[in-house]
Amino acid sequence: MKDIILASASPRRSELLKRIGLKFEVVPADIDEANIRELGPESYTVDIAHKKALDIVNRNYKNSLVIAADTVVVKGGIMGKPTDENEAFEMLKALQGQWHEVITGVAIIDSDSKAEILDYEKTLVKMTSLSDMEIRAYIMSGEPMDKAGSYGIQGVGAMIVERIEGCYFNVVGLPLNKLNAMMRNFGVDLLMGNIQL
Ligand SMILES: Cc1cn([C@H]2C[C@H](O)[C@@H](COP(=O)(O)OP(=O)(O)OP(=O)(O)O)O2)c(=O)[nH]c1=O
Repeated sequence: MKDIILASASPRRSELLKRIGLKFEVVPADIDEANIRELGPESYTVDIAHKKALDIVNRNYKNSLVIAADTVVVKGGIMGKPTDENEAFEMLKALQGQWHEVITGVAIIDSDSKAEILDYEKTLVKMTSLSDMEIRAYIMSGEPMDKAGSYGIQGVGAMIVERIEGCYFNVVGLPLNKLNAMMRNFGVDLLMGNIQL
C-alpha cells in the first residue's frame, strides 16, 4: 500500500481529497511558477504540476504516490493568481459576462519506480456580467486574491458563475474523476478507499 502525498499548499485541494475520504500527507512543493508561458495553457499547467511533483519526489520520499496540480484560467492569455487588487480587477473585468476556460494540469509520480502519469482537465465557465462596483465589492471580500483568475467558484464566487460545461471540481483545483482514472494506472482505486488493486 503506497502512502499518498499531496504536493500542494492549496487548502481547496486538501479539502477535495478529504471529501473523497483519502488518507494523505500534505507536503507543499517549492518551485518557480514563473514558467515559460510560450507553452500552450494545457502544456503549461501539466509542466508546472510535473515540476511540483518532482520537487517532492526529489526529497527522497519512499513508498509514496505524489500528486500535484496547477490550475489556470484562460481568456486570451493565461491568468494565474493576481499579484494585487489592481490585477484582480483587470482579470474580473476581462472575464465578466463571457465564457472562459479553466485548465488544471495533474501529475502523479511513484516515488520508488519514478513512473509518472501526466494529464489535464478543461472546464468551460460562463461568468455573469459585473459592474465595476460589483467587481470591487467582490475583491474587498478577499476571496479573489489566492485564486487563478481572481475568483473562487466554491465560495462567494458561486454567485458570479452562471454556467459551467465540464468538471466542477476541476475549476476548484483538482479534477477528481480524472484523478481517480489516473490513480488506477498505479493500481489504486480511490473509490475502493486506497485499496491496492
Ligand atoms: C478558478 C479557481 C481557482 N481556485 C484556486 C485553486 C488553486 O488553489 C489556485 C490556483 O493556483 P495554483 O498555483 O494552481 O495552486 P496554489 O498556488 O493554490 O497551491 P499549490 O501551487 O501549492 O498547489 O486557484 C479556486 O480555489 N477556485 C476557483 O474557482
